[in-house]
Amino acid sequence: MRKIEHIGIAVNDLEVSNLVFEKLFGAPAYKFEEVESEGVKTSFFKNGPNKIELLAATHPDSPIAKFIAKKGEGIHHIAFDVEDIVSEIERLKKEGFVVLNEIPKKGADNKLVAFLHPKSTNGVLIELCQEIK
Ligand SMILES: C[C@@H](C(=O)O)C(=O)SCCNC(=O)CCNC(=O)[C@H](O)C(C)(C)COP(=O)(O)OP(=O)(O)OC[C@H]1O[C@@H](n2cnc3c(N)ncnc32)[C@H](O)[C@@H]1OP(=O)(O)O
Ligand SMILES: [Co+2]
Repeated sequence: MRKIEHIGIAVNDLEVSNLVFEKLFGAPAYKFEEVESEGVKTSFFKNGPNKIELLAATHPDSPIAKFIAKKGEGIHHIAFDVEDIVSEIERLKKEGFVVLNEIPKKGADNKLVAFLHPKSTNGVLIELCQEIK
């Protein structure tokens, strides 16, 4: 695992939160993307070298809808940049982490992604991200 790739924040209404984060960073989102397989609409903000992903649910079964129903809006996951997601999944499985999808799937922003169950990571949902070259 290299650096933090992004921090994901679950929001109720993407348009409303886009305005909040636009004010916070003094610049609008640079990218919008719907990821149908995850049931999310996303927007991305840059803050210096860091990246924030806002996520809103597109249907009631979306992980974001479930998260907000239980915990309310807030930080949903931390994503780490990895060089080789397949070998990183293997390594983390051997270390006893619960990998939610052993086959990497297509995420937003041209990435292959995999998630670790928060029950195996002290309550923090971790996303692994490998850039698709
Ligand atoms: C597009 C993309 C990208 O960046 O490219 C994305 O980020 S997509 C981001 C959206 N996609 C994902 O999140 C995909 C991976 N997530 C999942 O598969 C799911 O959301 C799970 C993490 C397995 C949770 O699902 P669900 O709540 O149905 O399962 P579960 O019954 O096993 O949940 C067990 C416990 O996990 C807690 N829990 C749920 N979501 C959590 C989260 N984000 N952070 C910390 N804890 C969390 C629940 O409150 C519950 O705690 P208690 O038992 O203590 O009550
Ligand atoms: Co993410």
